[in-house]
Amino acid sequence: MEQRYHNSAKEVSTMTTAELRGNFLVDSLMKADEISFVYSHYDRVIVGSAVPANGPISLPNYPELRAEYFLERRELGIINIGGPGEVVIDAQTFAINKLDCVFAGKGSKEVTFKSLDATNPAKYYLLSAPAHKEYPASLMKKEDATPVSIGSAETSNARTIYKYIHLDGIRSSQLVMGLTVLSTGSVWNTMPSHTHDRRMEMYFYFDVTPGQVVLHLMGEPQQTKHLVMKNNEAVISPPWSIHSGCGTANYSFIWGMAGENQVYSDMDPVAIDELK
Ligand SMILES: O=C[C@H](O)[C@@H](O)CC(=O)C(=O)O
Ligand SMILES: [Zn+2]
Repeated sequence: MEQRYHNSAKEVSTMTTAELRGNFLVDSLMKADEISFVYSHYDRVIVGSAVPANGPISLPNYPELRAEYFLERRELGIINIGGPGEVVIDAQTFAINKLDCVFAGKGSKEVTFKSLDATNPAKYYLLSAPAHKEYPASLMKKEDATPVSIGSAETSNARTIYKYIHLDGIRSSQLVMGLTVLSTGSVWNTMPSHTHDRRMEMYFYFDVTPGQVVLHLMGEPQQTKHLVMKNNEAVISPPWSIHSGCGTANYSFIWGMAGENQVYSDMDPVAIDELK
């Protein structure tokens, strides 16, 4: 499993484009018939994907974990961005359509990913964090993820936030996970920006129209950098970093966090005109 170590805010402030991308961009996801992961040392969050096109894929174990099995001391959030599928966690089968979420808690020994239609395979985005407590496996449909509309067309940031794994949804030890869908004509996410030094965050951009990109902003609020991101790419956001983006057209993204607390609203906002 590829490892990504920490970088200090000072180090990041002088990084070249290639250095920023090498440390923070994850562009290896959503390959057909593959499961793959990148291990970030920010809060030891692991990001990955599984695309079972021509047959089921099971969650492997990795030597980097020094565990009996992947979820011996971890939990896993799963969101499907592709065709209809099934996730089997030990003896339980969950039918999971596009933008539904399944959670596999600490202690889940076998997790298998399936597609119902090889011509339109399920595409599973995976996010895992260390866990201290066993929470039951469960499914949340997109419709039950309490959609909240925020932003406005006037500021090009009208969007809908769906929360799946959080204090008032699927319970977990550490993971907080959901997704945001930008309305047609809206391009800005997470503006005003914020930080939450208590938690790292991972953003995964999807449903980006071919030929379009998202300029993702990161760094300390007065020392920002950008990465140009394509469809199905993820970016690691250190706890001290903002995470905002502006697309050349509308798009969606999955956000996920782990760290000191699970309070979604625990953010330190940055006034727009104080960004540098
Ligand atoms: O800490 C929370 C996250 O950054 C996101 O949920 C923000 C987001 O989806 C948005 O404003 O569009
Ligand atoms: Zn955030």
